[in-house]
Amino acid sequence: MQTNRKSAPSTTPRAGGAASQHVPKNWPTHVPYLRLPSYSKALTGEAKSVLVLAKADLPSGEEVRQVVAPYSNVKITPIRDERHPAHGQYGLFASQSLQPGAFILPYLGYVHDHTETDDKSDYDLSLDRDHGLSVDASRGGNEARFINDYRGVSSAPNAEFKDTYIDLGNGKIEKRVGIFVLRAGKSGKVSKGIPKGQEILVSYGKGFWNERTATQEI
Ligand SMILES: C[S@@+](CC[C@H](N)C(=O)[O-])C[C@H]1O[C@@H](n2cnc3c(N)ncnc32)[C@H](O)[C@@H]1O
Repeated sequence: MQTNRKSAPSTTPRAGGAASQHVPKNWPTHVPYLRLPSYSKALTGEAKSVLVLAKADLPSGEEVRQVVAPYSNVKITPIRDERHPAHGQYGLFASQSLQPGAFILPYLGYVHDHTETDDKSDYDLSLDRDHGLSVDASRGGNEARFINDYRGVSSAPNAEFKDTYIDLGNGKIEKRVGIFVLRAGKSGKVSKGIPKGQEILVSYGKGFWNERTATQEI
């Protein structure tokens, strides 16, 4: 993880994309499933204004996305292969073929600033560096919280974290961290995308693993 970076089903997708009140298969019962980010009450109005914008203020080159949760393009799957370093945990797998560059899903969790950073969280991801904002999915999130790091699993990641803008309706959009299929590998070679059934793997960044090694050595 880049730490520095039920009621009646409704058929109408809403801002955060609630097509139904279903939770995805294998969702843990002790973790709330989120369809929208959960904002800290301690966040300032300025911080919120960085994240929720008028559609007219969409940065150039960006597109506005519609989302519907739960996400039918991914599957939370128990890792049963003993050679996998996250054996006994879960991972997120493609439930359909995903094209190079495709948006997969947003990363949802508790949106907070540096004053509320939980240094022990394995699910905290930078959302806006300039304003010190992060999103922590340890106590609530969506399918994206199950994405593992590629190290020890594959030779390279097949997906990446990038900013994205979600349509909230009423002329508003929201900046979130999105997970996208990599377009090209480090060598510049164009990616083949992610075939159905393959694990979605990102790079958490060296900082994540260095911090964990340092903690274990104390
Ligand atoms: C964001 S969670 C990923 C989902 C996690 N596997 C689960 O079931 O909740 C991050 C944690 O997953 C595990 N993990 C992810 N990628 C790993 C890897 N390549 N090697 C070892 N552990 C990994 C580590 O325990 C890490 O702290």
